[in-house]
Amino acid sequence: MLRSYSRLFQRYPTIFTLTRLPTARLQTCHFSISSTCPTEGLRDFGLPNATWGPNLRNLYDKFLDLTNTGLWRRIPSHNTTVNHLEGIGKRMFLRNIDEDGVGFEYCMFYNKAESRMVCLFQPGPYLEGPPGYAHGGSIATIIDSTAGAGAVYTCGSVMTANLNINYLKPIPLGCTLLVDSYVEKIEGRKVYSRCHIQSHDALILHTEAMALYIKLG
Ligand SMILES: CCCCCCCC(=O)SCCNC(=O)CCNC(=O)[C@H](O)C(C)(C)COP(=O)(O)OP(=O)(O)OC[C@H]1O[C@@H](n2cnc3c(N)ncnc32)[C@H](O)[C@@H]1OP(=O)(O)O
Repeated sequence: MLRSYSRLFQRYPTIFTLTRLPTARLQTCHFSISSTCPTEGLRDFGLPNATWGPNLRNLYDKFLDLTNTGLWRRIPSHNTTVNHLEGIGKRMFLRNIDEDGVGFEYCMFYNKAESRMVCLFQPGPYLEGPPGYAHGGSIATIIDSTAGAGAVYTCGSVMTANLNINYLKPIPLGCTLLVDSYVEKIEGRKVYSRCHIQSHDALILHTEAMALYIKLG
């Protein structure tokens, strides 16, 4: 399995820093993969829209200011990086909802010097688990996506091998959260990351997590 991944990675290095699919699936389902990240004609979802609450907008503006220091950069967020099954459309898991604000509403910023990826996140009503609160699986998803993207930007292509989460306080739908992750250490192919989710004002610690990513290629 790993050898075939490596061959694909050599052939499609750019796309495989973001998306990795098993060879067999690519063949049987007639997926096609571009040799570069095709962003032309795609919408960048990591930009403010009308559904963003004031807290999300304020945090976004603060991080955007930080990009002027050169230490932080905004990470664009397109709805796809591959061409999927014909007629089914192309959607990245977190961006698979047409309406703004109802699902994963988020943007990310990366600090290379600190190997740190921050996600500003506003969970929409489609992520409901307990009434009025975010589903634990959706919380795991945004943690893995944030820490995973941080690992990718720090080390190149990775896959998640282990994710440990402590859910400390429930997350109300519609609130603004700061998902903060960093690569703690790298041992050979193993990339250890930490992540926590706090309220926009840093008064509530909602979630803590540790993740292990394995470098590929
Ligand atoms: C922008 C992009 C954001 C991306 C975020 C989203 C990421 C994802 O969702 S990835 C999808 C979910 N993850 C998966 O499906 C992964 C499934 N698992 C696998 O494919 C493989 O097990 C994989 C690739 C992780 C590791 O396999 P392989 O490359 O053969 O590595 P392997 O030789 O077994 O292990 C390498 C090292 O990691 C260690 N290791 C592997 N898995 C684990 C684990 N679960 N726990 C602890 N250690 C582990 C091994 O012990 C070994 O350590 P050492 O080098 O010290 O001997």
